[in-house]
Amino acid sequence: MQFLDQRPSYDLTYNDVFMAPSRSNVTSRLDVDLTSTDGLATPTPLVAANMTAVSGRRMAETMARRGGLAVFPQDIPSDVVAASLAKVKAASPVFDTAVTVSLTTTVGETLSLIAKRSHGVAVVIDEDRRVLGLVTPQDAETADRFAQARDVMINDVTRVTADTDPADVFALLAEQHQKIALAVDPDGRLVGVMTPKGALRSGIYSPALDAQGRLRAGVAVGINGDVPSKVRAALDAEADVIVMDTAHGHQEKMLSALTQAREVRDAFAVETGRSVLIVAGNVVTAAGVHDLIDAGADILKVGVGPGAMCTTRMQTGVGRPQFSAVLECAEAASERGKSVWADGGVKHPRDVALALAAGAGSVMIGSWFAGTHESTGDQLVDHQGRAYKESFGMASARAVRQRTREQSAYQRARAAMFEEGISSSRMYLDPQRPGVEDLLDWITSGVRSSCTYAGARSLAEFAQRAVVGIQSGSGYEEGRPVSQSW
Ligand SMILES: NC(=O)C1=CN([C@@H]2O[C@H](COP(=O)(O)OP(=O)(O)OC[C@H]3O[C@@H](n4cnc5c(N)ncnc54)[C@H](OP(=O)(O)O)[C@@H]3O)[C@@H](O)[C@H]2O)C=CC1
Ligand SMILES: Nc1nc2c(ncn2[C@@H]2O[C@H](COP(=O)(O)O)[C@@H](O)[C@H]2O)c(=O)[nH]1
Repeated sequence: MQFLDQRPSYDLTYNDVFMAPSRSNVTSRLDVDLTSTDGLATPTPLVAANMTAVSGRRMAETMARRGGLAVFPQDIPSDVVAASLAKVKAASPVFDTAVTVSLTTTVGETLSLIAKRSHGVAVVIDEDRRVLGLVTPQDAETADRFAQARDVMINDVTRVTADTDPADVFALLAEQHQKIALAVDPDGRLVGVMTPKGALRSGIYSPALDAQGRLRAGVAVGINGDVPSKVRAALDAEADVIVMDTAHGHQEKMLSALTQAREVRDAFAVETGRSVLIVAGNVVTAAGVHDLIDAGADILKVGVGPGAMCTTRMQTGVGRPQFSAVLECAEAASERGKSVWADGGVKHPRDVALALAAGAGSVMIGSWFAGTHESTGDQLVDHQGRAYKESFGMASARAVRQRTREQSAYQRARAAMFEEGISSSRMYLDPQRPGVEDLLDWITSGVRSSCTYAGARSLAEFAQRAVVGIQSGSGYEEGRPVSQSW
């Protein structure tokens, strides 16, 4: 990346910078390869953050189907992570996992379950997962909440075999004027579902798959307690990447945890032949990058204080404007043949493009993804009827209480004094983009376009060719669209 003028002596946020277009011979945005340059080579360079309000099984499956990753948070017990990962690995890489109910599930419960996925229906199945019918919100709307699925389900469903090409599913749905197809195995058991949009996306995105063709996901591990056992448990659960996670990554405790994690990982690789990369953070300086690489990190997680749930900067004065943090850390990592994840502070597709221009291998997003169907929380509705989900920071009193649940009351109370995050915030679902895939479409189309403006066919070329200028507050404001006359 080059600066349009001189590299400034002060630090920059995403809002402080813009990209100038360069002469380009990339004639289509679809010619851009978005494969991440972080060593994981996921087809889409986006990671859902290891936050309890963001990443669970639904987020992990959906992100991986569209080429990205999600990381299970450190606060989830190992056995729960193992069970969730097993379900991710068992899920179809092509068809969405269906929301399923039985004949006797109440309409109220069915409607609340439908909101957990973007495809907008619940499939009624028997004990052997054989399809009995479909419930849509439209059919259920006028029914009593205590009526049962069998009272409102429809039987007119489109079935396809699980090996049907998504383009053929699209054509079939158009021909039959249907909104969803159900994939079934040869015994008629439900495998998954596909909407016309899902079929279209399957032609644009490649899934992030492990060596056995299953969806990939990561697991975060904290630096306290029995680190080797926690890392081993994550590896045994088939985590595809381990994220060593703490607020202040450049501290001795992290270096020793990382050294232990690397030893466990290496022994596991010898035993099983499966080699797993380790991400560690968070850091914001070149010195932090070098120390963590020396201790065993393959990828550095960069960002102190840019997160939407974060009170660190106001509480401590510590942190660094994120664009400069990513730029410096990516440069330092690349000297050692390593890469970084830009973590936090992403609110628009442009922020992702700028992080990649600064050299990030992938970009991690938390709060923005919390406001989607696939995040872990239940969908709530405010007094104006707007749908939202609750989000909270991983260093908030709420998260600290959860993380320290096995400690004494005194230790818990003491830990809670150090909160550096918001315990409750509302992340509204965008009515135009309520699912995480809608956000992925928006972000990746923006990034593809950014690459063509820079004349880049890949993210490595983009990080080389991007020309970045510095703008005033009014420069940033000028770029914002207006929804009514002024
Ligand atoms: N990216 C960011 O800006 C931030 C991210 N977070 C996220 O919050 C979660 C919790 O992280 P964390 O608070 O580190 O909790 P952890 O449970 O990972 O524990 C942190 C350990 O580091 C020690 N420590 C020393 N200095 C610090 C410091 N300045 N801040 C925090 N711990 C310190 C703590 O000891 P002791 O408690 O005795 O001091 C504790 O033993 C993680 O998911 C993390 O990524 C949190 C804050 C900032
Ligand atoms: N200082 C804090 N940072 C936090 C907390 N919880 C999470 N985080 C960090 O934010 C990013 C996600 O950023 P976002 O802008 O996309 O929401 C996450 O990965 C963590 O590094 C917190 O309580 N305090």
